Amino acid sequence: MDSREPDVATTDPVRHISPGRLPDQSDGDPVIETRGLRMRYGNTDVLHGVDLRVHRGEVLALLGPNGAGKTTTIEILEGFRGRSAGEARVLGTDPGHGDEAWRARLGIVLQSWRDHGRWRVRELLAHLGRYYTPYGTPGRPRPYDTGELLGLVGLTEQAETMVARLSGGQRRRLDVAVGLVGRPDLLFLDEPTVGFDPVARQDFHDLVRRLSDLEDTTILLTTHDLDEAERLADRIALLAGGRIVAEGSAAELAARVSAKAEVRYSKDGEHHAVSVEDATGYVRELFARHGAAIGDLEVRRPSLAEVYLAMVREFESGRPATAPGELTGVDA
Ligand SMILES: Nc1ncnc2c1ncn2[C@@H]1O[C@H](COP(=O)(O)OP(=O)(O)OP(=O)(O)O)[C@@H](O)[C@H]1O
Repeated sequence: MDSREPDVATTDPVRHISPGRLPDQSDGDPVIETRGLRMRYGNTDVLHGVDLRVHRGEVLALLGPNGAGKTTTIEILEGFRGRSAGEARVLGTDPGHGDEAWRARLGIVLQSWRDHGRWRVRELLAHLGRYYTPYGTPGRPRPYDTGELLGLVGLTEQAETMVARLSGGQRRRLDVAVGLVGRPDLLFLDEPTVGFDPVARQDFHDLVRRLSDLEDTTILLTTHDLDEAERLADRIALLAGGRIVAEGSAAELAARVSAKAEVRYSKDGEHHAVSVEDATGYVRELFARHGAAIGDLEVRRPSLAEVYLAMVREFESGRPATAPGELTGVDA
């Protein structure tokens, strides 16, 4: 028996997990689970104990400042990098010991790659796809049909183009196609939309939502584009100082930083802004008192960018975050 296996009481329907040990996967278990994940490069500790859980079909955005250890975490989970300590399970397997069948269930979009320049787009995807054929199942045929995949990533018109002749954004779409070709159960996207124009970015966001909603693909993505994280992620985890310092939906994180919303309006030609906890009640009262005299109404909650900055500052200063940009109330 693997020395990493957990202690499980076989007669007990409730699985007992000893601290720092993770169970094998069964339905409903997280697709990714880490406990106390640590990474040291030389004398420098980069990850100090990362605890992470990602469930099937979920999109998790891993955010954090440059050098926080996002890529390191992803590389450990992909099985590309050995961890210094801690436990990790990815699709029920320790990523340090994943075999070919396990690897075939992962899709990986790296920050960049620079080979395959002489291949034509369709030819490259068909070639890479053949590696996945033995790992298809009736419920999840592998690989993707090349034509369908080209359509999904918006490269149909470039199907016969040599990779070296693609534009930067088209190349990034091809990176995504390479990550998807094996119809992965779990997709890692490391800063996937760098270099995308706004239309490509929107198409990509639609694709990620479709993969998650229709194909039940679990997606772990890193990005510095907070708007992207807010749109795509079911859950956001903030990595700072080698640990996950905050986790939740964008709304939950916003509420943690500030329970207040900002209400802006004009009355008698004057502009007002007030920070309130119950925006709906405040607006109701405002109209009850002033009716048609109220104009230009806007209710604004902190954006993820504001929340992120407040949380990173909180972490750096060691003090709790206060409401970002909180305004002094202006009474109606
Ligand atoms: N192979 C390596 N050897 C030594 N140090 C490394 C190695 N790879 C990464 N590091 C260091 O580990 C830290 C975390 O790097 P990592 O690339 O994981 O951060 P990141 O959060 O992905 O950053 P970014 O947002 O800039 O992509 C950095 O300080 C980096 O210099």
